[in-house]
Amino acid sequence: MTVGFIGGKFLPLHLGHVYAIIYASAMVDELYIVLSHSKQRDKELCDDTKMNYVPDYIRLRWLSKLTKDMPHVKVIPIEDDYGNDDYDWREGSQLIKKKIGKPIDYVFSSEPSYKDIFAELYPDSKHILIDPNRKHVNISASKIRAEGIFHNWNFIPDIIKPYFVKRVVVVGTESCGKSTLVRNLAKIYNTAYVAEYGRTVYEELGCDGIITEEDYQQIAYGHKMEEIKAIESANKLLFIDTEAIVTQFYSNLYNNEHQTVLDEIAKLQDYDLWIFLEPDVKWVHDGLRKHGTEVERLKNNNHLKTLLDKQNIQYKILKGNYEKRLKGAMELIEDIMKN
Ligand SMILES: NC(=O)c1ccc[n+]([C@@H]2O[C@H](COP(=O)([O-])OP(=O)(O)OC[C@H]3O[C@@H](n4cnc5c(N)ncnc54)[C@H](O)[C@@H]3O)[C@@H](O)[C@H]2O)c1
Repeated sequence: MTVGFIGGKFLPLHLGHVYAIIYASAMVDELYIVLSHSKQRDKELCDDTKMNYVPDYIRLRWLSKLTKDMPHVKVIPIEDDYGNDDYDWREGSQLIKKKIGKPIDYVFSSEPSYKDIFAELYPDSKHILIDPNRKHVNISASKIRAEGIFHNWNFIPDIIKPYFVKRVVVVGTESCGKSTLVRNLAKIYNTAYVAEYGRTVYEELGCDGIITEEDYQQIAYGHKMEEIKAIESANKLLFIDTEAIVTQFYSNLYNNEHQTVLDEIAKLQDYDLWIFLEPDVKWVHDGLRKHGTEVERLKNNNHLKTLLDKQNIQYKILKGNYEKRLKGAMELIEDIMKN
């Protein structure tokens, strides 16, 4: 039985790593992927780059997801608290040997520069170089950190893309152009969107005045599940029509109920961009909407803003005609895509 390991920081995991892991896995009976991590070192590596630090448990999940159908591959995290300049390779090797707990036949990497250190630390193991010239997948994690994830999107495995997708939520009161803007943005950026789940529920119920307190809770949960599903197929961005605070707004408006559960869901939300649409476009009566007078529209608009302010949401306001809103939204999106 042959045993090998490949170590790395996988910050972030890219298709070059995937190639090396799969190749190594084909050479041994048991492969260990060692996730070597230190919060200090990994944060230092991301400082002044275009990528935010990714916690170890997320990287562990990526590796685990990648290899879940490979029973002879195991992922092991090894933590230390050294920085970039004082990493102790010897101590690291002792921890790796202890965790693997059996003789190691092969140590894999794509780095010719590791030759001497591996010969010293693993004298009984063979150092196997996998694609040292990066001929198969010409990318490195440091290049991705320097240039940004979106710049190197084609080198990011599909299984980890959802982690990096930016979520843009569009909020506003009745007939303010949310759904149209969300659909249009998804078309322009060639990605997925989440429609207002509450609307689907109203349409299924098919008649007026029968929405109950519990329905709003289910709308909020249902909407979140739609987001979780849609992010899997999103391309860099996911556009979302409404969220839990807007659901609270409707619960206030139609049922005169303020629901703590919706506040709690709202607290867990963590969107990258909030776009608030002012209701200054013409009222479109669609059979479900009810508050079309100017006075009602203004009153409701202020109420929704109060709810958002209570949750300390930093929203960007867009107003004016449809062209102005589209341009404004695109400028805001380009801004969040820079990082
Ligand atoms: N103490 C030890 O014995 C020991 C041994 C191995 C690794 N480590 C730890 O892991 C770290 C290794 O870091 P890294 O920056 O080399 O890892 P990394 O996360 O960038 O890469 C992980 C592995 O994939 C290989 N790889 C990267 N890009 C590739 C590509 N395009 N094609 C094919 N293979 C590719 C690398 O050579 C490395 O072997 C070290 O800094 C150390 O912390 C420690």
